[in-house]
Amino acid sequence: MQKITTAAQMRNMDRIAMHGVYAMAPVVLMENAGHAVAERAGAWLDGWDGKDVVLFCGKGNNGGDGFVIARHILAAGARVYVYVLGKEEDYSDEARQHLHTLQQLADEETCLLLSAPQSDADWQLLQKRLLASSVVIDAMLGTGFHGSLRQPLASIVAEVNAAAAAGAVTVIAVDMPTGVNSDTGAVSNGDDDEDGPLFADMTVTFGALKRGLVLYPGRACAGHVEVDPIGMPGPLLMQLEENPAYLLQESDIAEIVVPRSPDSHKGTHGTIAIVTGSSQMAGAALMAAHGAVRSGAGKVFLRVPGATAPYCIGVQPEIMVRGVGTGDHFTAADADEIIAESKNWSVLAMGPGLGRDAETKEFLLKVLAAVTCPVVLDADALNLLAGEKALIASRGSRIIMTPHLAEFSRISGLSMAEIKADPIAAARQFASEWKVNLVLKGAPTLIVSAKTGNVYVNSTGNAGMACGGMGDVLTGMIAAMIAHQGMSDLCSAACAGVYLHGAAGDACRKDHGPYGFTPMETADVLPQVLASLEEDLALPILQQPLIGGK
Ligand SMILES: NC(=O)C1=CN([C@@H]2O[C@H](COP(=O)(O)OP(=O)(O)OC[C@H]3O[C@@H](n4cnc5c(N)ncnc54)[C@H](OP(=O)(O)O)[C@@H]3O)[C@@H](O)[C@H]2O)[C@@H](O)CC1
Ligand SMILES: Nc1ncnc2c1ncn2[C@@H]1O[C@H](COP(=O)(O)OP(=O)(O)O)[C@@H](O)[C@H]1O
Ligand SMILES: [K+]
Repeated sequence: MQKITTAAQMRNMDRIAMHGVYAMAPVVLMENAGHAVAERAGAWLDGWDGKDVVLFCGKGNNGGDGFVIARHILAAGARVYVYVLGKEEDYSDEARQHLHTLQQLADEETCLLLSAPQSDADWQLLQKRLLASSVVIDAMLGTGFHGSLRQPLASIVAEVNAAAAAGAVTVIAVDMPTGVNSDTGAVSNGDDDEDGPLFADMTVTFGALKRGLVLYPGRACAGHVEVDPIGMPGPLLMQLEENPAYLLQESDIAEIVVPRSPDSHKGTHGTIAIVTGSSQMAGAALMAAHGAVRSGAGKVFLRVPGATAPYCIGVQPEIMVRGVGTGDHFTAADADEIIAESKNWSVLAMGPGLGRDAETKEFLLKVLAAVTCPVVLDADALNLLAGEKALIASRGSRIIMTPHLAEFSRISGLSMAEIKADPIAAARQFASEWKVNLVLKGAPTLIVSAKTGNVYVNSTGNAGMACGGMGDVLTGMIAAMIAHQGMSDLCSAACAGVYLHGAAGDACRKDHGPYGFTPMETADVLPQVLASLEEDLALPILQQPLIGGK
């Protein structure tokens, strides 16, 4: 599982590597970091031989990494212009040491050491060099960036972005793209348009992923990301610091989604009840049920208010639909029937299209106080339950809540700005206070475990999924993951549902184009997504034929 760190956690790791029992020399860590970029970017670019490279080295240790990179790519056959943006005396000892080594290699032919541009002529020369080069390496700022870019960095970044937009250069970022906050993903955004962040094609980051590389808008600046351990001791990289966060990847999901047994039957794969809908929004109920069907649920029951039932019955034959009561929304009088039936259900999902009638809130409170199976709560169920922390917390972590940002803002009482400033902390805090497993939907979606407080950041999905009904499908999928995968750990089910939902959206994007595909189509590709998960990981999800096989 790929760990995601903050700058402070990274600095702590650094400190232990250098000053704790491992006693690694700082100059060695910097050497390893620079070498890792030269190697990984070289492999990605098909080698350095014959390439003209412009390398910008900032005044901190990110710049020190740049001096090491220059030496390695020179040795690999590149010609390099190195802009040294700091003063020699201000560099850290290790950075200065690497600068001294590079100074011995400097010449007019292959390795030019230059200072920050000042005159108009300097800037024109810089522009010319950028357009004549094939690669730019950004070693200006890494985890030390804060605020908005100051000069001359702001103008250099603008020139690099312009050269990249003109198709002239490939841009490689060292540790972080310059102008991206490594803890929040916030980007430099000063008074001027030109104060924006650098957009890289590739980022090689050290030790572990940084939050700013997985959270937007920073994520959009990073391009292809590779993590290099830079020789940090293994136990240090694996060690769990406080408040850990992880990136969810395919291999993590393969450990959760288990192969189906050849002699399984529909009873093995759970009874999923979707209790939701209202006359205005029958479609939401149907989409949630369809998400469950396409995820491999054994049986899917849909219970809707009586007046909504005619719009749902017979629409999809595999969904068993029944109306409850006679109204167009649920009321407390409908609760007993649901509670009685729930004894036979593996999981209950409520919320999509439920409506926000005060009577429906009474229904919800009554049902939640009585049912014993795990519950997935989405959409209007969340809106209705804002303020009901005590009831939810009393359910012993047997609930998954799946709000999008606006719903999360409503239920948590946090403003959008507060959530966006630190979504990981906001999500973790909420899950801890409400004692729930939380799926905070968005780009990217975050999942928080009620038991451990661990945060998982999803890596799949795309903007084509920003359309009504996409979250309804996810509700059904997560419910199905709990039931048909028999996942007693609700957080694992939520992770599997979220990852596969995004992967299905990515498959749709490939098949249909960047947007315009529907939630139902997204659900429909789930079997193929599971098949490719199985192929990529050689998992025996598909059964071997007993006879007639090759
Ligand atoms: N972690 C590891 O394992 C290893 C880490 N290593 C490397 O160290 C890097 C971290 O180094 P770092 O701490 O020196 O910070 P860095 O990013 O160079 O920037 C600091 C400088 O930027 C300046 N500055 C800040 N904001 C600014 C702005 N808006 N506009 C303009 N300037 C601004 C700030 O100036 P100040 O604001 O303080 O005046 C300060 O001078 C890390 O990313 C990695 O590459 C490897 O070498 C070894 C192993
Ligand atoms: N830009 C995006 N990138 C990745 N996933 C996205 C993006 N926009 C939306 N999604 C996903 O689509 C789903 C939308 O859910 P939601 O807003 O609840 O829709 P609805 O309420 O209409 O069903 C979420 O799972 C969300 O993560
Ligand atoms: K950088």
